[in-house]
Amino acid sequence: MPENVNVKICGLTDPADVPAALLAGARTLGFVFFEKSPRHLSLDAAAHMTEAVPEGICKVALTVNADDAALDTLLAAVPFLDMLQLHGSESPARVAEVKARYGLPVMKAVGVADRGDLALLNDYVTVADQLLIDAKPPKDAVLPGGNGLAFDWRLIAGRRWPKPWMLAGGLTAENVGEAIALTGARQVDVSSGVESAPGVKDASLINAFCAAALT
Ligand SMILES: O=C(O)c1ccccc1NCC(=O)[C@H](O)[C@H](O)COP(=O)(O)O
Repeated sequence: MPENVNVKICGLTDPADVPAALLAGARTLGFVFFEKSPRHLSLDAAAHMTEAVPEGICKVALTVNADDAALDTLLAAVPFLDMLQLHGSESPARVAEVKARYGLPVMKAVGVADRGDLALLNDYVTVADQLLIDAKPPKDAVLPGGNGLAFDWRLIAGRRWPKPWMLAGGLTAENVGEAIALTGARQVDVSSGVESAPGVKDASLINAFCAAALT
């Protein structure tokens, strides 16, 4: 029983999503700062939602190709964050720069569609603190993540990296058990799979997802 699987619920938009995720057993919470996303949070809302989260829960800010000015503003307005998730086309050098400038751990998202994409993970493994292995978005997608699409998990079955990594992309209560069994993931990330509509988290779906991932 993989009691030690870490579940991340990403894209929380309502203050009630925080206790819903924590009561269900999630230990990592993701907050999206990308204006084109239905999960985009204002800085005020994010400060309010993160300030009372208990110690030991990891609060992650998701950004997409954010420059220093945007990150300066974000981190000044929302001082309770524990990790930055870079979900754009940030280079390994940019990942290293962000880590050094802000002193926060960085999780780099890498989109995977085929075996060739796995090489990209090696480019980030030395500079990022964690990897987020996500489905590659379709070419015409507005969002670089959070599209509810899965990739072929067999591509990473048996693969290991010398940094913690998290599996993402199209996970649901129905498929997360199989995804964990096939890939050996100890961390899973979900957004669309626990929503009743884009940007609207559903407590019963969060419960079902965590129950499936944690049993
Ligand atoms: O969720 C968004 O709107 C989003 C926008 C821009 C970049 C990334 C975004 N989401 C990433 C995630 O929520 C997850 O880390 C991951 O992609 C899984 O999403 P899903 O397939 O919806 O479970």
